[in-house]
Amino acid sequence: MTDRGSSALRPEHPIARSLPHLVEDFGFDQVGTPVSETVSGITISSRDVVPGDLYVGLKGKKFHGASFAAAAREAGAVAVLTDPEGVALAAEAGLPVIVTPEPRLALGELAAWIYRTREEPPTMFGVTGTNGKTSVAYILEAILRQLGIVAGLSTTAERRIGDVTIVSKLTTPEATEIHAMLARMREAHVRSVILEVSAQAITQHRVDGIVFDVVGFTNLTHDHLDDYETMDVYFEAKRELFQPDRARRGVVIVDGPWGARLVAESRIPLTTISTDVNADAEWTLTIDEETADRTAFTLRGPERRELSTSVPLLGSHMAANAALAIVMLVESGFDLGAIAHALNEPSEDDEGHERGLEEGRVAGIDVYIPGRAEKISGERGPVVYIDYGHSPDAFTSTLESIRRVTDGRIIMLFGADGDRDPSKREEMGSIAARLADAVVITDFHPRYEDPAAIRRVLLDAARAAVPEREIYEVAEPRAAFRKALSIAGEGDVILYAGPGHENYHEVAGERIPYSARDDARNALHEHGWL
Ligand SMILES: CC(=O)N[C@H]1[C@@H](OP(=O)(O)OP(=O)(O)OC[C@H]2O[C@@H](n3ccc(=O)[nH]c3=O)[C@H](O)[C@@H]2O)O[C@H](CO)[C@@H](O)[C@@H]1O[C@H](C)C(=O)N[C@@H](C)C(=O)N[C@H](CCC(=O)O)C(=O)O
Ligand SMILES: Nc1ncnc2c1ncn2[C@@H]1O[C@H](COP(=O)(O)OP(=O)(O)OP(=O)(O)O)[C@@H](O)[C@H]1O
Repeated sequence: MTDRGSSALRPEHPIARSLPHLVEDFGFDQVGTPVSETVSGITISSRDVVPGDLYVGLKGKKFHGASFAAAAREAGAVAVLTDPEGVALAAEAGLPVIVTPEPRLALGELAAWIYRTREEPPTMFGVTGTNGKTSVAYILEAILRQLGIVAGLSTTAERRIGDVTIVSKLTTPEATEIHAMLARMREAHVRSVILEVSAQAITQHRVDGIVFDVVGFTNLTHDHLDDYETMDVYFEAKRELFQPDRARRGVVIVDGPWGARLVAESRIPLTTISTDVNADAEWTLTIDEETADRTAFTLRGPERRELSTSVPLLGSHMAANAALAIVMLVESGFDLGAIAHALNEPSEDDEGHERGLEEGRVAGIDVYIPGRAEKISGERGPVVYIDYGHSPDAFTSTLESIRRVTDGRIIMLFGADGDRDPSKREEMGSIAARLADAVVITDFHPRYEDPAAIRRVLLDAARAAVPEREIYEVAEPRAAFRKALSIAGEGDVILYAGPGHENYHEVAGERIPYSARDDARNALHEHGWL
């Protein structure tokens, strides 16, 4: 079932809470007479108001949210909470106005109070890092399912409770949406929740009001240097999650310098993982086998604990994501042997008992991640992966992984986001030229930027890196995919990096329907390869 009607998951049976008590408990000022004695929800978007809501008018980059108070009233809001600047803007709506100097700072606590999410909270897992958050979240959910536990999931791609799914707008929802979602999850008796946590979410107080049981860190590499001045500032945003007011325990991959720094600067108990067996880490990961569809690995930990398993995903970086998920589960209290047993793999903890596999099921983690190195080609023709990589490190990891599993040529098709960190574009162009055999540069969410200018930076960087490289520029993504297909032969690989699971292309404020996965499948059909 897909909950397409709303853009947020809400409790089906909201609890009415006293509005005067809310004003009193939080020490807010109130202007005007209440139109209702109760409040049953909270939102920061007039477009998402449902009857009974407190509408919070926040000052944004483009608008002051208080100017949408009339629309909020129309939709059934019972009061407006805003800052002193918003009072006059909200006044005309005729709703009581509650005032506090910085409403964003109160959102998490308020939402937790309204939805009562502090009472009997589920086990909360939080995942952060530049790349791999969504993948770790899906892998955690999959292992929990294999352990017989239904988890709630919130990622860049989708938010999910059992078979109820909505498409995500942000990587991490606003605090108002998170607590509404947690309330809905409680109704569904979900006892474990996995939340992908972006740096922006921490900076913008979206995860306020939550204390995670276990947080995980994948890596930190060049991205988001439009939102954060330097890598140090970007790191400091992520570091906040690994402090006692936000999390009880953490698991950190220490392969890069930022992981080691996080270990030094965090103030919660931490467990470390490394892919270097000689590193000073509690858990180490070794890759046993890599194929185009599956990566097998062994994870070794303290007290000679060991687990060998596999993920049906491309690349050693996906094995690292899986290792992080497994150690996070161990840190939350699961026994490694029980995990191994659930994945149908023998382990030392399992006393060597090897269960027979169900017929047709391959042992290992049973996960599907939409649009992360997703192989959409069939038995014939070139291998086609659709990926969500849109940063230099993501390009490197995926291209190096493909190189290890193919003898054919690699054709890399990609573009770069408009209105997002332009400083990473040259590196992306140069990595593509260095690690692929042919490059096709296309448009990818130009937003309000000139798409030709974005392509020019990528092209110049690619040509400068490897002057003899075969490089094409095809602005329109459908035509660009067909260009890539026209130069690919049997056994070659096309990596289409960027669009992942997304079903739109964002141009000048418009979201134009476009699914790279569907279009690529159509193109393969046209060639008779599917
Ligand atoms: C730069 C940024 O973070 N912008 C966020 C910000 O927008 P803004 O300040 O421009 O808000 P605004 O449009 O001026 O509106 C002000 C207020 O009026 C409200 N409003 C506005 C219009 C209306 O009709 N009714 C209404 O109520 C808005 O909900 C908002 O509360 O507040 C909005 C409401 O929450 C967010 O949707 C928006 O995220 C935008 C879409 C965004 O793209 N953010 C990115 C940078 C982001 O957060 N990315 C991270 C990580 C990505 C990753 O992992 O790679 C993420 O977590 O998604
Ligand atoms: N551990 C990793 N190290 C490096 N690159 C990775 C790793 N895991 C995934 N990637 C690359 O990053 C891309 C995005 O992966 P994923 O969606 O899991 O990360 P994310 O952190 O959720 O990204 P975003 O913040 O953009 O939502 C993948 O498609 C792949 O190209």
